[in-house]
Amino acid sequence: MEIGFLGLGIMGKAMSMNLIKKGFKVTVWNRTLSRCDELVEMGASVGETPAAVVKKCKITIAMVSDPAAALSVVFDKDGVLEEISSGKGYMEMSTIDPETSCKISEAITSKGGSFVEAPVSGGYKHAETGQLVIIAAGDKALFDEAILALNVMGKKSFYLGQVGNAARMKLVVNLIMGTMMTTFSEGIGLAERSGLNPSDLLDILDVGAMATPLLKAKGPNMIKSNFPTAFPLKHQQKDMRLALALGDENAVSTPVAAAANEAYKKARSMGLGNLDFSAVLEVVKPYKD
Ligand SMILES: NC(=O)C1=CN([C@@H]2O[C@H](COP(=O)(O)OP(=O)(O)OC[C@H]3O[C@@H](n4cnc5c(N)ncnc54)[C@H](OP(=O)(O)O)[C@@H]3O)[C@@H](O)[C@H]2O)C=CC1
Ligand SMILES: O=CCCC(=O)O
Repeated sequence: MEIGFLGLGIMGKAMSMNLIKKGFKVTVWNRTLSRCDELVEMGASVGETPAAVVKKCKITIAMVSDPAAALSVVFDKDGVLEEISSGKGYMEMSTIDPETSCKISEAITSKGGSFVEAPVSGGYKHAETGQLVIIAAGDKALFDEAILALNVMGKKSFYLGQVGNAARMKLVVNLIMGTMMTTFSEGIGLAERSGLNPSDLLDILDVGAMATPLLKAKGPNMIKSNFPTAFPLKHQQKDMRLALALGDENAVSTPVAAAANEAYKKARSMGLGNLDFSAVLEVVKPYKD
């Protein structure tokens, strides 16, 4: 089956490379077209526009930065809507809000296409090795049709029913992750400031009830003030913003997440948005006198 892939950022590049390695025929598009070159060397074809990709492929996946990008790829000139039709499927894997996902779903289905939202947990290393956690909702027949590709990209796929459910679940997951990262940062800062070795803190956490792959992966770099970008901080702040809006709509009090969001906003204002989201440490940790 030929798969279309729109968006070759950190995640899209790793996911589409993995599909190619596992034998899928893949046609790619990226707004900055030169980013397709590496994929072409691996055997991908290029579509000049999102519409051209959809015309060629039975199923097209999008993995772009945020709601504005997701809408642009679908609704703008030469976008997905120009070629989507009966028998074709569209899978939105970007992390976006449920309203945007529903808007895209309605537009796709009004032209006869089928739609699944399928945001993911896990970073580019999980994407490279097919170890993502896929949170899906929408057209069950498309989900089933795409299961071979989903099984290549992820170690487990959850199907949550109607469109919006997966987008909401992903925001809840990232609200928790974003808040955890600010708490880790406060702990690292406090350990340092009070004369402890932060490396000892990581070792102690790692063998106790708070052990987490997140801190195991990020902690050693954090305590050296290294923040190599895996999940850009600007995207984590986008997810906090969208998750807090979900809390507003549902009248759920989220003061801890709201405080964490302030830290990510501050980090963005300090020019840290393109670093890994663990760079929130730079905002949260107390400074030396
Ligand atoms: N990085 C991670 O660990 C994870 C990220 N995610 C989510 O996956 C999505 C992609 O993340 P990631 O790959 O890290 O992001 P990147 O910032 O690395 O890539 C963003 C991609 O979106 C494209 N893009 C941005 N704006 C537009 C636009 N207006 N029109 C068309 N394309 C656009 C970029 O194109 P161009 O190259 O031209 O700029 C690029 O391909 C996000 O929603 C993120 O929240 C989910 C799980 C993990
Ligand atoms: O949305 C990003 C998730 C990043 C991760 O799970 O490591």
